Amino acid sequence: MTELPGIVITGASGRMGQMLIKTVMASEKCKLVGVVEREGHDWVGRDIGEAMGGTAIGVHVSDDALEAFAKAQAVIDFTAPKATLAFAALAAQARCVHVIGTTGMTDDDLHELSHAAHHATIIRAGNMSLGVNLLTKLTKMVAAALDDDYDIEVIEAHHNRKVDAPSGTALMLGEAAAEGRGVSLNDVRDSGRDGITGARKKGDIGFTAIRGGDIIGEHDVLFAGEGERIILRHVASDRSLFAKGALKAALWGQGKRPGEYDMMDVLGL
Ligand SMILES: NC(=O)C1=CN([C@@H]2O[C@H](COP(=O)(O)OP(=O)(O)OC[C@H]3O[C@@H](n4cnc5c(N)ncnc54)[C@H](OP(=O)(O)O)[C@@H]3O)[C@@H](O)[C@H]2O)C=CC1
Ligand SMILES: O=C(O)C1=N[C@H](C(=O)O)C[C@H](O)C1
Repeated sequence: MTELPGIVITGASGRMGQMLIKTVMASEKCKLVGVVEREGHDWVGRDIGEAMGGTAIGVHVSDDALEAFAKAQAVIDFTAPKATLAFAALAAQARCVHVIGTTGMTDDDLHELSHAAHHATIIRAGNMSLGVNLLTKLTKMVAAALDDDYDIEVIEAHHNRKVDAPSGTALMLGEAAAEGRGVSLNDVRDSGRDGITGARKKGDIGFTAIRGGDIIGEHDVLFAGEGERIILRHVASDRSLFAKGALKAALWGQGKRPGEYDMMDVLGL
């Protein structure tokens, strides 16, 4: 019988960390072989099942990421940019697939990540759901079909604990709109209007970030023209959506050559 791929989850106590652990434990296609938290976290050393308020499952929280990665075929990582860069180097060393859901990475961070991808299979996306990846394709199509008489605005809403803005998803959608228009997002991006901003610049792609309560993740792409508006919308109502997508990516990545991939590759879109 072939061994099931072993998965490690980083940021074990986080909102996504816990959702990923539950998703991996419920899957018949892989097994949970490790969970990682940062040094000094009070979950380190505890059984993860008990730490999450359930029964023991025989997997203990470790603060030694390399040791955990060495036993795994894939690492699923939804943490923070600094942590993800450190994990990328360790995943490359351990030769395991690195699935990255972390958002808020700068251009310099992404450049550093591309070095790790010389030796490792990295699958990264600002949103791991099928729906958002489809919406990204649609956004590109609509932007390509319309000229800049249609103003493009990306509006996103998330819970009050989110630390980055615009969201990774909003940036994916903005990139897709810019690509559809044949421009670079960096040249037309307009985030954070405040005060006397002057009239809207034709061709800009605007971003608005709403933060409040327990909103899981909502994204609209608005194409506003004279006499009509087209709105493409995705609403996430359960975080398991992202975890299932990430697990699909981890399994898809098995045996793939080192390099950078995204969810479009995984989903064949
Ligand atoms: N791509 C996608 O589909 C999705 C992406 N995300 C992204 O995933 C990330 C995590 O989101 P969420 O779970 O809500 O956030 P949480 O704050 O709930 O969890 C983050 C986890 O990462 C750990 N962490 C943070 N910094 C470090 C570090 N330097 N070293 C080690 N561990 C660290 C935290 O540990 P500690 O508590 O000790 O700080 C915590 O366990 C965000 O970037 C979010 O945008 C979220 C949902 C979907
Ligand atoms: O932080 C979150 O919660 C989410 N982050 C991702 C993003 O930045 O787009 C994906 C999802 O919307 C939830």
